[in-house]
Amino acid sequence: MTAAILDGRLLAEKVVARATGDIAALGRAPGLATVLVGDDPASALYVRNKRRQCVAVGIRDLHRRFDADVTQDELAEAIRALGDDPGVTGILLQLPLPPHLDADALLALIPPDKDVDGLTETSAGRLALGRPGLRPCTPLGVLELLDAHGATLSGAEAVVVGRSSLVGKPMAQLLLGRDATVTVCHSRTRDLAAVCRRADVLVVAAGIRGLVAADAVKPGATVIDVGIHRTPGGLRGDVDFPAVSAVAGAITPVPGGVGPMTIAMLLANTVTAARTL
Ligand SMILES: Nc1nc2c(c(=O)[nH]1)N[C@@H](CN(C=O)c1ccc(C(=O)N[C@@H](CCC(=O)O)C(=O)O)cc1)CN2
Ligand SMILES: [Mg+2]
Repeated sequence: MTAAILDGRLLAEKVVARATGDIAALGRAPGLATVLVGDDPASALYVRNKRRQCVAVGIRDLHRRFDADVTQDELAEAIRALGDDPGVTGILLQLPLPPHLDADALLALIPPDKDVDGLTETSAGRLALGRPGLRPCTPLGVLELLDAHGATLSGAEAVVVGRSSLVGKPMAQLLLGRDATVTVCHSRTRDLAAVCRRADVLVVAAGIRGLVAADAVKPGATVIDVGIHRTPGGLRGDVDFPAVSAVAGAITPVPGGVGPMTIAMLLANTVTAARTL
């Protein structure tokens, strides 16, 4: 079998086109505050792409950048001010932060209705309880990819590898919300390959390059690779793409799979937040 490729760049274009229409219908421009601390090159690249795409769809770019040695208090004050500013309809704190900063405490200062990254405790609680709210962009993008492919989620065996607050946990909750039977694996999971082989839908967000090999994939399964690793040979994921694409029914590439969807869903969330404010 040769897997179908789930093209995140193509689908992201469609999501962005939808967001552009939604903003025109809104009649006023949403304002997104991206908050970047320090000069990690990957974070700087992602924030640059977010800002560029926001401007392209008619979202006002309200970027704030801080030096890597900014204090917790200074950053907290800035986030509070953005929260109070009626012209700011969305706030995003780019992660990871330098180690001296407490990301959870800073995220907690973002008003839930401006939480376009879906990472505050309130947004996580709303998701866990199945209530309406803003959802984290990467898992939301994965769901969009699965839906566009026509994957059946109700009753499906879904396995999520990774339990981060950014991807693994919200991904499991979203799949549960779609009536999948969800298993979450992590570093202490015994016989990871055996658990993964049960999956009709396998989402890998472990942050370990090439973790999932062909022997961990059921023939015909849909495999979503959230990992991004910079190697001398280019970007790679958590999945051994050449081997797994010979077994899976469908697979996301790295790059060009989940990554572009993360930014597209940020635009969609920014529209949703602006509508409710
Ligand atoms: N506050 C947040 N921080 C982080 C998030 C997030 O959603 N919110 N996710 C990641 C980084 N991220 C967005 O912030 C992100 C990662 C990758 C891509 C992407 O388009 N990847 C491309 C490859 C681009 C490259 O690295 O050269 C691809 O996969 O095709 C977009 C956004 C962690 N932090
Ligand atoms: Mg994880």
